[in-house]
Amino acid sequence: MVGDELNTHPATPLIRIENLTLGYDRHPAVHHLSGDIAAGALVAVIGPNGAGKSTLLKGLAGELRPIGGRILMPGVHPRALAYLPQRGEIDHGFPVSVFDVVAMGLWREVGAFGGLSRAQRQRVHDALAAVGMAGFEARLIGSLSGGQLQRARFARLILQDAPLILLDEPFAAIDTRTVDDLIALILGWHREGRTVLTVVHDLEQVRRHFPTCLLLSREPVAFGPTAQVLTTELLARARHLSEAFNDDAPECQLEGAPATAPPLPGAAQPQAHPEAHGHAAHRH
Ligand SMILES: Nc1ncnc2c1ncn2[C@@H]1O[C@H](COP(=O)(O)OP(=O)(O)OP(=O)(O)O)[C@@H](O)[C@H]1O
Repeated sequence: MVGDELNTHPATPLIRIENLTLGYDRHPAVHHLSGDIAAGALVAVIGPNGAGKSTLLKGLAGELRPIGGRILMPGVHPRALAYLPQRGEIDHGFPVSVFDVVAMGLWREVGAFGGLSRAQRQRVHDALAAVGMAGFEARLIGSLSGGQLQRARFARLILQDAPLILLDEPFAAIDTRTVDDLIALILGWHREGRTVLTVVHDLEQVRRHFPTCLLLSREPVAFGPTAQVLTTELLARARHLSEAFNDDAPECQLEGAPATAPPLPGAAQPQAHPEAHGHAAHRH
């Protein structure tokens, strides 16, 4: 049922976010974020450009240390997390084969210099077949189209076999057929009980496929069942908050007005933390 993934008070959330501020050079990019994400949730992270979606994923992936607050993942070993950053981390000019790039998904079990067993090589072939890329093994990664490259990156995710998967705009600039195939893979991971957070821009895709939604605009605007988050009012609110945010504001001061995420019935809320911030510091 829609919203099941986010229990109001899940006994053991996979991810607990407490009063989180993430940013760069002590300037907050996203703040006031609190909430629980239950194991097995399929969450679309949405919001205007610059809302802090990628920043949140970097924080969850451990690539960005919180400026304030914390992220707790009691049940997640860092190795049990797979993260697909927005921009390719692969140098397209580097003469490396599709097989080798996909096989990197096994590095945790193989080690940096270990050779692959016959069974592991077969798993690489199987992962490529699962993304419709059988036969591409020997191709240089730089020769792939955008859609083929994204399929290869998903094949690598398959091999990582992680219970928690973070995807930053996996459908950006990808052809429709590939998007459909990648969504099918994501839905398969969801059925297998994995927890998936995906930054998505296309709200129609979110409506159709993602039961749960986190609407961000430098702070949480809403978090809950998708139908309750994708409302005209909340989307307009997100736009307004985004336009009003001051990028040059310093780190939050613990004073002033409370955070403002409106309550959604039946879902875990991104709550204002108890010590309210001076929001004025972040707005024009
Ligand atoms: N490496 C960085 N150094 C400094 N500021 C950054 C860095 N990365 C992002 N920012 C800033 O942090 C804010 C949030 O950016 P972020 O990329 O998280 O937003 P987003 O919601 O993912 O945006 P988009 O949808 O456009 O990709 C923006 O003001 C951005 O300019």
